[in-house]
Amino acid sequence: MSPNASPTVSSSTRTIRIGSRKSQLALVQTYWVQEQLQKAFPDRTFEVHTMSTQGDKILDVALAKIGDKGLFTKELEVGMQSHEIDFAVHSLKDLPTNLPEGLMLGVVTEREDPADALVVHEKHKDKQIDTLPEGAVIGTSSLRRLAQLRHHFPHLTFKDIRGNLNTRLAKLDAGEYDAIILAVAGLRRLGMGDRIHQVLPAEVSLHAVGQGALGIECRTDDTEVLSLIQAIEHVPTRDRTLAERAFLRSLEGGCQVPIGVNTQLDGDTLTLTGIVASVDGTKFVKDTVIGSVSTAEKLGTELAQRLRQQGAQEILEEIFQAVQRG
Ligand SMILES: NCc1[nH]cc(CCC(=O)O)c1CC(=O)O
Repeated sequence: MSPNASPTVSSSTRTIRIGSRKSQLALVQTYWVQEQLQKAFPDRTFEVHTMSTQGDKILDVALAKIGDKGLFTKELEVGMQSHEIDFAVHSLKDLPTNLPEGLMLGVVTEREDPADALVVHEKHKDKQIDTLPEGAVIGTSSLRRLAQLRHHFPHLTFKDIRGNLNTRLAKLDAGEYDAIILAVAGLRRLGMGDRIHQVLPAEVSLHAVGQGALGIECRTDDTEVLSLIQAIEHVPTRDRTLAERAFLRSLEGGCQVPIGVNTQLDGDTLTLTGIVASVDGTKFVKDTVIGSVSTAEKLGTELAQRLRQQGAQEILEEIFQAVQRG
């Protein structure tokens, strides 16, 4: 955490209102942000205001079918525009790559392990993703996880799963699934890291853009908030996720799509790997770009262009049309 952004004494010390979803994970993340800011600026007041988003209300429809732009962010954004709240804490992977007029991604915090995790039913406790039996039922509602796992393990069966983390784990334990896939970050942040049976390697599952990091969204013209939140910025995570988001922004067709990434930062050198896959896992394009971290966003755009040349555009158009048909 950089100790820049010293608390400049301003004439008014307004209370800063932080917006959050009400889910358990969102609250853990938001209270963490509040605590860090309170430590950095002990004389300021930071209040948490919770709001329900569309994504919290629609629990019975497969996410892929909703056409997911801003499902978990819209109400918070309206809250910022009406000054009900001053900034919002999001799981960065739920934050669209294009934000509404007047709002921006202020800072990105330090990332947890961005990988996906395999959580198994007790009866498979001696198994790994590559040794689960033929026909084993895997719970996931993410097209990205589905497409990649189908590609690598066509003998497994996949079934949609919704609900919060506790609900999903309960469905697994009740025997509705043989295993489920969840983000390592979410499980760890909720103190359920012990349920992680296997951290899936990048060869098996490239993670979602921004996975494991928090994104703070705020008003573009709120210089005071922008200077306060600098205290929780993590520059290496920011640079990695800038590249990832530029990659996604450049490819995105307006719906939830099977796009995965991995980034490595070695000194000044950023390595960005990405895949675009068809939902059935049969079409699969993957490539890597390497360059200076100072050109992070350009690397993301370049990777998108390369994948498009290898057929990513056709894959994405097919998915978009299928979603439109319902
Ligand atoms: N799409 C829901 C969501 N948004 C953020 C996380 C986990 C935390 C993170 O990835 O930062 C999850 C759950 C999951 O994918 O298992």
